[in-house]
Amino acid sequence: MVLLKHYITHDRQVEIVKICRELGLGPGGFYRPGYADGAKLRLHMMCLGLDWDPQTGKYRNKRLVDGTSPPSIPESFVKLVVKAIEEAHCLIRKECRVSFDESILPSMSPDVCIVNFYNNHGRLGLHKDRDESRESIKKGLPVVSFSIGDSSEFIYGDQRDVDKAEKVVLESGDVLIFGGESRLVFHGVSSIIPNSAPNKLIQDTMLSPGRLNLTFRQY
Ligand SMILES: O=C(O)CCC(=O)C(=O)O
Ligand SMILES: [Fe+2]
Repeated sequence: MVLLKHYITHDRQVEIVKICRELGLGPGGFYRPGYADGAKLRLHMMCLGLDWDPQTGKYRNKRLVDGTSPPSIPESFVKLVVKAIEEAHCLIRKECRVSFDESILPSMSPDVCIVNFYNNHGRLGLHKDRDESRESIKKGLPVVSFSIGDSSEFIYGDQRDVDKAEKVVLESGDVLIFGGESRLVFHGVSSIIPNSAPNKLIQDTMLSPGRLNLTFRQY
C-alpha cells in the first residue's frame, strides 16, 4: 500500500468537491444504498463510469434502484489518478531501491469511480474490493482512493477482524493506493473525526460536515 500524504492540492480538492456536488444532485447522483439483507450502508454513494450495486456486488451500466446511468468520470479526475500512480512508482523506486517492476504496483486507467460521502456518524465495515473483473484482480490493478474533508480512521489488515486491523488516519488531500500484493487487503472506515477538515476547504466549498471519498478502479 502506498499513502501519498496531502497529495491533492487545495484548489484541486475544491474542484473535486464542486464537481461531485453537481453530479451528485443530478440523475445517477448520491443515494443511500442498502445491502442484500436490507441494512443500509452508513454513507451516501454515487458511481461514475459504471454502477456498482452493493446488493449484488455487480457492475452494470444502469443502476437497479432507479434505472439511471452513472455519469462519466471527469477527465481531470482520471489525469490525477494516473499522476498519483506515477508518483507512487517514483516513491517505490526511491525507497525500495529496486529496479521498478510493474508487478509491485501496476498502472491502470480507471473506468469506475465510487464516490462515498460519510457524515460524522458514517462508517464502512471491513471488506475486500473484489467485484472487479477477474483479470483486473489477478493483475493487482490498484484501487486509488482520494480523501477530502474531515479525516477518517481507516482500518486495514489481512483478516476481517477489527481487533487485529492496523489503523491510519486519512486526511483531506491524502491519496491511498492499494495494488499488487495488497490489492485484496481487508479495509474499512471505523470513524470520521469531526471538525478535522481544513478551514479553508470548508470556506471555499461549504462542504457539509463529513468526508468525501473517491475510489477509482479498473473493471
Ligand atoms: O472511504 C474509504 O476510505 C474506503 C471506501 C471503500 O473502501 C470502498 O468504497 O470500497
Ligand atoms: Fe473498499
